[in-house]
Amino acid sequence: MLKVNHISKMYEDGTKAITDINLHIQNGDIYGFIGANGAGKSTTIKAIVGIHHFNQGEIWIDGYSIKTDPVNCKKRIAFIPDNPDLYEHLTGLQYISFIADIFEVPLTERKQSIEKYSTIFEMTSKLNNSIASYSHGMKQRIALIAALVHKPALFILDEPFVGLDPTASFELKRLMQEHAENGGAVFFSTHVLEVAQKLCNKVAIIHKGSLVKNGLMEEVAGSKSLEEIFMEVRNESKNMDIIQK
Ligand SMILES: Nc1ncnc2c1ncn2[C@@H]1O[C@H](COP(=O)(O)OP(=O)(O)OP(=O)(O)O)[C@@H](O)[C@H]1O
Repeated sequence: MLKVNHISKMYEDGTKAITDINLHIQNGDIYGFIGANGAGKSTTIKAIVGIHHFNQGEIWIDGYSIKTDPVNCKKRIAFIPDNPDLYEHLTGLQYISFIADIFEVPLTERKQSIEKYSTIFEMTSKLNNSIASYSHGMKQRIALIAALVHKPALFILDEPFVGLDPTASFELKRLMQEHAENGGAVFFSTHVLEVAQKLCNKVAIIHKGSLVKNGLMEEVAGSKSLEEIFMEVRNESKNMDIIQK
């Protein structure tokens, strides 16, 4: 479903953010993407969803290239950024309808989706309030409902659990599992390693812009916790830095 082949990106100021990233997300996968602050998670995700260009490599979504066929790629994706930037002057419902219009979701279908997801995320009674009046978590819920309204095959989420209360987090995890069980795929970054270990069948660890571990959760973590693996990666890197100095 998603193939990331040897991508690298350097920002305009010369920062080499990611180097030679390879990922293969298949139907049924819940793929966790973990790494320290500044490791390159958001840069990779923004390249996948077509927000950032990248200097080398190629990204394929269902066989379409994000470089040459971004519209067909974006039709297949629900992207939830870490800090959704919504149109504050619209109501929640107007915003969701605007996104549904862009994705040409038929009226009956969108009505069903809006009802379903607004109920799940407890936003039904607030849909006609302006986005400016929402809390951070409510804005995230609206961004989720809007992203799910066009029934995309691939969910891509950057730090989805930050700011969500326990009920919304629980529902989101449930939706992710349901989506993967129904043949969709989920790729998400997180710092919540316990959640990643419980939820994901596959995991990639990025460190200083390069993938250092990648594969099935049981192979990457073995009998250890993901936190232990993460700390090992960090300590190995620190030791390498000391040796090189
Ligand atoms: N617009 C930008 N211009 C220049 N450098 C950038 C830009 N955005 C990110 N970077 C740099 O690219 C590297 C990777 O950043 P990125 O945001 O991808 O990390 P991250 O893993 O998502 O971090 P976090 O967990 O803190 O969100 C960092 O060194 C960061 O400073």
